[in-house]
Amino acid sequence: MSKLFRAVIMGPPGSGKGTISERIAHSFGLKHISSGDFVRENIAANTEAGVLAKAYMKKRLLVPDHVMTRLLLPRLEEMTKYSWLLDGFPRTLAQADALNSICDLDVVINLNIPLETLKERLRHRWTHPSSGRVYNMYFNPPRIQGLDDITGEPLIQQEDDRPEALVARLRHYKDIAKPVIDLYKAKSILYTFSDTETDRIWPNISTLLSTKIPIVQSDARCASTH
Ligand SMILES: Nc1nc2c(ncn2[C@@H]2O[C@H](COP(=O)(O)OP(=O)(O)O)[C@@H](O)[C@H]2O)c(=O)[nH]1
Ligand SMILES: Nc1ccn([C@@H]2O[C@H](COP(=O)(O)OP(=O)(O)O)[C@@H](O)[C@H]2O)c(=O)n1
Repeated sequence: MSKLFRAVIMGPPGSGKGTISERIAHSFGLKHISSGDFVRENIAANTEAGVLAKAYMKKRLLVPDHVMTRLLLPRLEEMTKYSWLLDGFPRTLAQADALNSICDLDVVINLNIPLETLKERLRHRWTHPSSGRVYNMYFNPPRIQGLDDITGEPLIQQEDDRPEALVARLRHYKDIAKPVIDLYKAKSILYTFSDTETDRIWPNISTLLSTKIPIVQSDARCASTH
């Protein structure tokens, strides 16, 4: 049986988690689970947890831990046969503890990007709401301005990415991420990458994963639902 790999990518909004996750999924064949996209899908589908999450997102608050874990853990438990990369979860220590109770992580990628860079990127981030695809008007612009490359549907600027919401969001991220980062550092699975450019970070992440993925030993380290 092939070896399974469990990775988390963390970093503040705008740090490039989605962009780098796509490259990792493409190059290493991991399933990419974006917690933000998953929350948005649940909101769109009006699931019980989606309805709860919506109220918080509307107020620009983080979705509470019990709602996030209720959403994400069953999703992960469906994925016991796959290697995966989890993006945007855990965000808090309680979420990290919940994740720890169902699986052992192999690698945590931590993106450490200067505040000014984050602000600049998010000001120019445009999203295709139904797929979660993101563009940046300078870094990776859509082929036709304002329209998604694949579907041709309109792009939007997410409420959260507007400059007024940003600084508080970024500050809040730092406070709650610190104990999560410390936890993974103590477990010796944390790899931090600091730069202003994704294209300079990517070769280092790619090298790290090429050394890690082949040597994972176990078959299925996440608890199974059956
Ligand atoms: N200028 C620039 N923009 C980038 C770079 N890497 C990612 N982006 C853009 O920055 C925004 C945030 O990236 P994203 O992957 O959505 O970050 P996330 O919020 O951590 O998932 C998006 O619009 C990306 O297209 C980079 O190296 N330079
Ligand atoms: N672990 C998580 C992940 C997402 N979320 C919510 O989902 C939103 C979108 O998540 P995201 O990962 O796409 O966006 P960023 O905040 O990273 O840009 C967040 O701003 C939070 O409101 C959360 O509360 N807790």
